[in-house]
Amino acid sequence: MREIHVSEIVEKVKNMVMDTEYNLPEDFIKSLETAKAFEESPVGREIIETILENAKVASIEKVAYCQDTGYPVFFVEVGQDVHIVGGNIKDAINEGVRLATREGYLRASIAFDPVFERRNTGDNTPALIYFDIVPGDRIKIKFAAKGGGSENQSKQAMLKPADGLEGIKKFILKTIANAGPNACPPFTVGVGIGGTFDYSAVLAKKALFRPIGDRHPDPAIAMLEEELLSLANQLGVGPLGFGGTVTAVDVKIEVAPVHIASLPVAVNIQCHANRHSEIEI
Ligand SMILES: O=C(O)C[C@H](O)C(=O)O
Repeated sequence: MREIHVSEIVEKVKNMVMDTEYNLPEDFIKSLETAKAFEESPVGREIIETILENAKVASIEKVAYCQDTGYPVFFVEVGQDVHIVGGNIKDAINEGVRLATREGYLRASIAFDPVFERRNTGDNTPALIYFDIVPGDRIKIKFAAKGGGSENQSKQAMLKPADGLEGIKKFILKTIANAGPNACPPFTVGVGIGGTFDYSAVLAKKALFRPIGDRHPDPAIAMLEEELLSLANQLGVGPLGFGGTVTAVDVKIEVAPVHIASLPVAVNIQCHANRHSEIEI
């Protein structure tokens, strides 16, 4: 058993949240630099340059890249040989988020009661945390600051198995097209196919953590990712929806076994504030 004190988790989560809010991931920055060369619209190229400039300023000045500091979403893998001491891991992660929000001057973006008061919790807690138990004595923490605007344009559909591959493609492309300017493109598109109603959406969100340009290990899924990326970029939405050839920088697909009567498909749209990171303790 390896002991990990909650104070270490609090400190590391706090730093991770602030860093992620200030710095877009390197692979995403590179993909935008590459995209600039592919963008045929002069306005589109200018927007990509402005996005890159914004990323640079946020990083140098240590300020949030976007006013929407996002929903704090965590995927946490806990090694079965880890013994957490001094408290519980869920409270520790939330404490890290709370401290990062205050120390990092992050906008409070989470409302406690979704239906009636919509009272702002004031510190971006509670975070949404998915736990997994894995072999080993480490804790891996993945964090995303998931913006509300692009989350609002995400969709899930319970397709019929008879809809098949064509139905899947149609639904994904329609979701990207409808998201259009409202979800702040260039997008990264996470897709979950299979599982249950809820699990397909979790897979779609998980897919967004994969590096830009990385392909699914199954060659058929990898080909589908490439085909959908190319089709998405023929929709004409373009950077920030002003028209152009760069609507998305990548499409990531995750799949899971499925009930014989079902075909769940979820599309999680990620805006250009593509903030996520990963640490290991
Ligand atoms: O919450 C916000 O600031 C706005 C939102 O992310 C948006 O895309 O409009």
